[in-house]
Amino acid sequence: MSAPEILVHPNSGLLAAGVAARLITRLVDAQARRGTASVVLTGGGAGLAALAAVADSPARDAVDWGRLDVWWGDERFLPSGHPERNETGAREALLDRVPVDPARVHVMRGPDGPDGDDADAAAARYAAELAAAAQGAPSAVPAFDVLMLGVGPDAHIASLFPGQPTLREEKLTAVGVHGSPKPPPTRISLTVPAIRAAEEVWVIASGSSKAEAVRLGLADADVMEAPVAAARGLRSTLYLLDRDAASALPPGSSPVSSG
Ligand SMILES: O=C1O[C@H](COP(=O)(O)O)[C@@H](O)[C@H](O)[C@H]1O
Repeated sequence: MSAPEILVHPNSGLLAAGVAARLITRLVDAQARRGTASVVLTGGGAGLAALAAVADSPARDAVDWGRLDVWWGDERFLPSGHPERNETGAREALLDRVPVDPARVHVMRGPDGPDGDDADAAAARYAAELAAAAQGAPSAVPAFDVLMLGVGPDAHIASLFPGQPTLREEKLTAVGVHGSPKPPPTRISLTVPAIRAAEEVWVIASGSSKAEAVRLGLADADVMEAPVAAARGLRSTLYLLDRDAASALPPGSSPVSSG
């Protein structure tokens, strides 16, 4: 697992622009090397702002959007088109504005999907889709080029919340989440092993309400108390922050500042 690197941007707008530029570059590099690329999206304010910044960037046309696989780290278990679904936010911010291949946009289905209101079955369906794309990889998930994560003030990532048993899941790659402390109570989430199978994991945080969660993640806190501490990529782990989110870094941190 990689040790986190910390990049601090002057404000939330420049954080979004910086993440967008980095994402475009990463996807273009992957496509140049392999012909294809994959990204795992997050919900939340900073993640969606970054997607909107990608859509607004003239450099977005450097990405071959038809050769990109899009996945999600978590989804709120709500019907398609619901404004609170992470999918809806990502479509509005980016996916409806670029020529993605609909067959390569891998959504976590909601209660209007084939499994009805059985979130565990919908999660199992997603795990099967991941396994099919993994082409025999032992992790049973594809080697995602970039996996983006927001973080909550309570230090949750994806839909893995402090104290919940889903954090201890070692075999499954996607799980149903029940009793989420943040609405809606039912969700689907990638698990820690699935997250940690990504080449690069990016924790994106903006605002002072996230500073303590960022501190815990970087201080290697107990994952049951601070799920963000589990966010590590195989090759690289980036904490992409604005100044407010970086206002309580642990002693000894070596942030790189832009702007
Ligand atoms: O519920 C969720 O929250 C987090 C963070 O959201 P934010 O608005 O506090 O930035 C997000 O990462 C996650 O994907 C989402 O489902």
